[in-house]
Amino acid sequence: MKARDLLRGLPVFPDELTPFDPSHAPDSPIDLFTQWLSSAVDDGVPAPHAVTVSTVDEDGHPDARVVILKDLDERGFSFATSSESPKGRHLQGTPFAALSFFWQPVGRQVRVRGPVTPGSAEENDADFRRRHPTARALVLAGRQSDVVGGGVDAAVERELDGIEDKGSATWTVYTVAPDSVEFWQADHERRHTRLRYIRSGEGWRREILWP
Ligand SMILES: Cc1cc2nc3c(=O)[nH]c(=O)nc-3n(C[C@H](O)[C@H](O)[C@H](O)COP(=O)(O)O)c2cc1C
Repeated sequence: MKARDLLRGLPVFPDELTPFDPSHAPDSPIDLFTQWLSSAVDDGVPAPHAVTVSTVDEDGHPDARVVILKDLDERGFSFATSSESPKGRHLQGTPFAALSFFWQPVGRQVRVRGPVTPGSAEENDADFRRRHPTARALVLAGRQSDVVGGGVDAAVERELDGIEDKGSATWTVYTVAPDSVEFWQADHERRHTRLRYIRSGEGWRREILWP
C-alpha cells in the first residue's frame, strides 16, 4: 500500500468529542490549562504532560523535540534539560520557545509561545536531585545529544558511585512565560473551536480564531 493511501485512511479524532464553550473559559489561560490537563488525566489521555518544545538554532532554523512538563504556575510552563544540550544552547542564543500539546483521545491541542528563563541554582539542583540516580548519572557522564563514542555503561557506572552527593552544573529548569496560549478543540464537522489568550498588561485578552 502506498503511504498516501495508508495516511488517508487513518482517523484522527475519536467518535466522542468533549464539548468546549469558550464563553465559560476562565480569565487566565493557566487556569484553563489546569482544567484541561486535569480532565485529560481523568479521561485517560496517555502522557498528557509530554509536550513538544520548539526552539531555533543559531542560524534561525527551527528544531523540536518532546520533553516532560515539570510544573505550571502563573510564571509559566516548566521543563528540565541540560543547558549543554542542543535545545539548551538554542535557548541561550534565542531565549524563546513554543510548546505544543496534542491530546488525541479528547481532540485537543494547546499551543504556548513566549520567552524562556532558566531556573535559579537552587531550583535546578532540587529538580536534578529528584531524578532517578541513573538519570542523574547519565547527565553527569556525557553531553546530551553528542555522538556516543562508546562505553556509556562504564561511564554511568563510574558516576553512580557516590551519586547521592553529586550535583550538576548543567541541569536546568526552563520556564516558558506565555505571551500567548491557544486552546483548540476538534469538531467532527471541522468547525474547530480556537480560543487564544494574549498577554495584555497585567491580564489577558481573549480572541476566537477562524478554524
Ligand atoms: C516522552 C518523552 C519525554 C522526554 N522528556 C525529556 C525531558 O524531560 N528532558 C529532556 O532533556 N529530554 C527529554 N526527552 C528526550 C528529548 O525528546 C530529546 O531527545 C533530548 O532532550 C535531546 O534533545 P536536543 O538534542 O534537541 O537537545 C523526552 C523524550 C520523550 C519521547
